[in-house]
Amino acid sequence: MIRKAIQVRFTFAGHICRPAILIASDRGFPSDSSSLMKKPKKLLESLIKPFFGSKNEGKKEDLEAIAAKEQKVFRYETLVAATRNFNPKQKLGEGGFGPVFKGLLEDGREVAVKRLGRSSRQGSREFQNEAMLLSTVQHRNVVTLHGYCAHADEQLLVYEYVPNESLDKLLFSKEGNSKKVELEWKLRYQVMVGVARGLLYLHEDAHTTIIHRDIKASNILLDDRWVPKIADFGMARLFPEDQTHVNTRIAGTNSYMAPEYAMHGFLSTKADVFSFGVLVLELVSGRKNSAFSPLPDPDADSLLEWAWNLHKKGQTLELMDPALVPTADVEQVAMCIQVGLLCTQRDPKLRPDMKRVVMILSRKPSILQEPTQPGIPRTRFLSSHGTRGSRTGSGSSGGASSSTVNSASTSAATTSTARYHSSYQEHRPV
Ligand SMILES: Nc1ncnc2c1ncn2[C@@H]1O[C@H](COP(=O)(O)OP(=O)(O)OP(=O)(O)O)[C@@H](O)[C@H]1O
Repeated sequence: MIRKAIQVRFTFAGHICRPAILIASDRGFPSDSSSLMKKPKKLLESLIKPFFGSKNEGKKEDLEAIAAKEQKVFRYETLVAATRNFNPKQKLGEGGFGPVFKGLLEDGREVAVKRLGRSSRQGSREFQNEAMLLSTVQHRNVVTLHGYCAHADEQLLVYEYVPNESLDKLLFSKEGNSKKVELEWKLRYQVMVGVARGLLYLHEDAHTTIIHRDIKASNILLDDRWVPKIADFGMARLFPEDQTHVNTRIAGTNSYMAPEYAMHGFLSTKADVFSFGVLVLELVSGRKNSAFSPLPDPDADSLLEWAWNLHKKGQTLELMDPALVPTADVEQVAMCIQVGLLCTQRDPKLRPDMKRVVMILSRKPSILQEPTQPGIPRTRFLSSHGTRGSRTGSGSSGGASSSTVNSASTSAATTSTARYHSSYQEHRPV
């Protein structure tokens, strides 16, 4: 029998608590409703007891205690010991949110500890709620968030450690690098399918819709069997939109960003679909979708434009990374290019959702609909130091003219989000 986990949520003292998971039949409730009612009633009583039961009358167990029971809360000392006092030698790298350290827990688990910047204005309670919610996200293609720690003004996230490098380091490494050669076609295809499944889970199957907002090669980690894991999935939820820190990140030139998001702040799951499409084209071509990566086509400013130009000429296979020639299944490659172009269409309504993408990728190459023009955001940017950059394009295609996304325009974006919402009713804005 197919079984499905159903979360039972309790609202307690204004917080969503998730003390238990019920298992129920996927095909509806059993016909014997009396047995159905008896058991859950007992179960419900035992769950509610800690809050309202006679023994605990008046004693209010708070969120930390519940979370600690679920073993999602890490003591600061535990993380200090695991990372040898955040020893620089343990540092795996540093992202926009702060440094990441490799750690070893007493039980032998290897973890990656992300130390979030101290500038956060987000309340600790809010952070804990979010972190607890996110630590219930579980999928083979999403990095597991084991838990979190809030200590003084520090906020730390504890992830499963993913031993292989991030995809960008393999995919965009210098020619002749043996690791790049290892990324043969089957593997790249496996990465695409895995990322698509992970995204579908975040969009549709997690307890709440999670829009990643930052799908890119450096946020795809590979495990020891090259299974792709989407990382950083919780950042969008953990930092409020008006956070300066996040704005700095949004402001950076992001060649993965859907034009409607980059220009107007309109965010929907289709923004992730767009980024996924860029990632697919990068996997096929072994090239970055960046204005700074030289392309064989002088008329193209970006990988997206090059792919579109080739598509118009019926020559999309020219996009394929020469390193793939010995291993590629050309029919599959052509299909993936088409998927990449469909996902990056300028109009978010025309982009397929991740369910459709997974379906397309899981079956034999077949005839797909014709993609329309891709959306190419011409984004000026603010660097992390707040200086204005100048990545502007000629604006020949894509239909998106230059825009600056900074804290001011982010609040303007909130207004335009409402406008966009009315014209793109089928999307789920956050
Ligand atoms: N769970 C993990 N397991 C192993 N390494 C990790 C893990 N999470 C992050 N890293 C490594 O830590 C480094 C920093 O990661 P982080 O996600 O903070 O930033 P980023 O993705 O490189 O950049 P940005 O913050 O701009 O997205 C990266 O080199 C990444 O490979």
